[in-house]
Amino acid sequence: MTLPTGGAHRPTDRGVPAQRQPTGDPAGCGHRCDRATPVLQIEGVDKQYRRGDEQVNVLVDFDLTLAAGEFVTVTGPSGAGKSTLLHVAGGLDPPDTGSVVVSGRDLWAMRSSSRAAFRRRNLGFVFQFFNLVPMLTAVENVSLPLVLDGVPARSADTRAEELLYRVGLGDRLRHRPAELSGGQMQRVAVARALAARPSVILADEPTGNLDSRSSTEVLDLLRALSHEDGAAVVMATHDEAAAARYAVRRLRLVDGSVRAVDEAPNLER
Ligand SMILES: Nc1ncnc2c1ncn2[C@@H]1O[C@H](COP(=O)(O)OP(=O)(O)OP(=O)(O)O)[C@@H](O)[C@H]1O
Repeated sequence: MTLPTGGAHRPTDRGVPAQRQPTGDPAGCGHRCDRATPVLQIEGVDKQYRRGDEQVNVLVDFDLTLAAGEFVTVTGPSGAGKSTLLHVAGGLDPPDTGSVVVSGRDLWAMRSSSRAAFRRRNLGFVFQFFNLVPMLTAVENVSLPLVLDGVPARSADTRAEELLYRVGLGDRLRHRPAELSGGQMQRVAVARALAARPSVILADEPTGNLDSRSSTEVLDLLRALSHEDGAAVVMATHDEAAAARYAVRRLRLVDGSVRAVDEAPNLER
């Protein structure tokens, strides 16, 4: 796929982690996918919530291993636990038992301050409602995780601009979220998720608030950019057609357990 650049000038980035090298494709699941190199290992995770007197078992003995470069979708009925899974995997909500290992580090064995820093460097998030900071420009929104991580402002801005060109928003660098369409806001969010070159991107209904054209644009970009930067993606979605189109592996979650796994590597991807 040829990525839109939004203009002839594409800045280079300095002062941010170097781009990951291709890891080969022994499993035929994408040109940067290497199943011998797990980037996310979820093992034996249980997660319960209390609702009044009732105990809701959301995740039950849940396991998932994700390789570098894989694009996995999680579908399932409302309330099946898709968001909960992403929150536990992303270090946002603790499991009751089990472990979540990202790039070799056990997320839930870390102190919370270490986990927050680790998350900024190793995990990217894309949410249904974009979660951009309203008073910041597109560049500032994308560079924010880098600046919070101590990257010098100029390097962070250069990386943010490079990403915004790659998602086709080179002419919207100084626009604030309210001056962008939904699809453009989600492209900013995709750029932000990739800013620190994370090993894993967690996307929770990233197209749930977009029309079909914008959905396709955003998912094409998410797939292409994550492949280019060597990141694996877990995407929760209600959109079965998108899951069929983009996933290397499709998980269907029912009552907290994976009920079906469809592995259909598309060699074009
Ligand atoms: N903070 C919470 N406190 C109590 N119960 C919760 C909490 N978060 C989620 N739940 C419950 O856990 C279950 C799974 O919710 P979750 O949001 O993970 O499902 P989902 O598959 O993402 O649903 P949807 O497709 O509607 O977004 C639901 O029954 C929900 O009510």
